[in-house]
This record gives sequence, structure tokens and C-alpha cells, in this order.
Amino acid sequence: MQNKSKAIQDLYPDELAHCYGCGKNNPFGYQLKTYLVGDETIAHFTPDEKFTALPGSVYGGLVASLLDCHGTGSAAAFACVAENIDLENTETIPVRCVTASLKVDFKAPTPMGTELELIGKLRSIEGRKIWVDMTLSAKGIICATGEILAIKLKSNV
Ligand SMILES: CCCCCCCCCCCC(=O)SCCNC(=O)CCNC(=O)[C@H](O)C(C)(C)COP(=O)(O)OP(=O)(O)OC[C@H]1O[C@@H](n2cnc3c(N)ncnc32)[C@H](O)[C@@H]1OP(=O)(O)O
Repeated sequence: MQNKSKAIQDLYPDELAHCYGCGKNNPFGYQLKTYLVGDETIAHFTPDEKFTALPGSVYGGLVASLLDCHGTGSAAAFACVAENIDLENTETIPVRCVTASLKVDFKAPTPMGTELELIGKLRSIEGRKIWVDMTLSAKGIICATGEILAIKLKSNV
């Protein structure tokens, strides 16, 4: 698989780049960025105190939404690679993936104010269905794991 210097979400067309979690055109959102590196995807996010659950730890909804957006971004990246779309030489990608199913397991409290690292690995692609396995870690400790089923939309929206 190819390395990617540009975030996959930055290759979403402008009219589809308003997602609260990852849209580059949403100034109120997280603007999560997923990069393809080798055969994995990676993203980083540092939560601040407005995302508190218990004092010092991050609430699960944020963890789930980071996995959601990293998962769909990863699925889009893996689908592009499978379809021989050259991510290095395109301004926008034709693949549109949305979440059909997301499973999150919370393994340890996610610490506040620490950079979180999300890693995605392709499990399989079957037609329009793309499964991605993910971890969310802080300082090398896995705080959550995620499994996403993303679906490629039938036609461009
Ligand atoms: C570049 C631009 C970026 C695009 C912009 C990206 C923005 C970032 C998105 C961030 C992530 C989100 O929050 S996305 C927002 C949250 N998600 C949504 O709102 C999606 C709502 N659901 C839907 O719209 C629909 O259910 C779809 C599109 C997912 C699927 O509908 P469909 O296209 O009609 O396809 P359908 O035939 O139903 O399903 C296709 C296959 O998937 C299976 N399948 C469907 N749902 C499930 C499920 N929950 N669990 C297991 N399997 C399922 C079906 O059995 C079938 O298998 P088989 O019979 O083929 O074997």
C-alpha cells in the first residue's frame, strides 16, 4: 500500500466535508485527520477538559466518535487502494463511505490532555462492505478498541 502525505478527509469533496468529527469545512468540529501509512491508518487527537467524563478521563462518546470518523476515513483509504486509486495524485476521491455498524470496547480510562493515537487495519472488503479494526491508545496503552463496518454508497451523493 502507498504512503499518504495528505489526510484522507482532505480528499473529500468540499460539499461532503462538513462532518462534525472529520470535515475540513466544519469550523466547530474535531477535524480529525486520517493518514494512510504503509498498510495501516493513523490519526491523532488531543482532548481538552470539555470532553470530561470522570475528572481526568475522556467521555466515551468522544472516543466512539473518533473511532467512527477514523473508521470511515480508513475504509475510504483502503477502498481506494483496492481500486488502484492513486491517493498521491488526486485532489478528491470518488469513494463515499458511511458507518453501518460501530462496536467499541472500552479497555481503560482514556486520559485527558494526552495525545491519543488511533490505528486502523483493514480486516476485509466484500463488495460495498469494508471492515476495519481499530485501536485508540494513550502513551502506548490501549484505551479502546473498535470495529467498524463501513458501506460504500451506491452512487455519488
Ligand atoms: C468522499 C466522501 C466522504 C463521505 C462523507 C463521509 C463523512 C464522514 C462520515 C463519518 C461517519 C458517520 O458518522 S456516517 C453517519 C452515520 N451513518 C449513517 O447515517 C448511515 C445510515 N445508514 C444508511 O444510510 C444505510 O443503511 C447504508 C448506506 C449504510 C446501507 O444502505 P444501502 O446502501 O441501501 O445498502 P444495504 O443493501 O442496506 O446494505 C449493504 C450491505 O451491508 C449490510 N449491512 C448494512 N447495514 C448493516 C449493519 N448495521 N450491520 C451489518 N450489515 C449491514 C447489508 O446486509 C448488505 O449486505 P449484503 O446483502 O450486500 O451482503
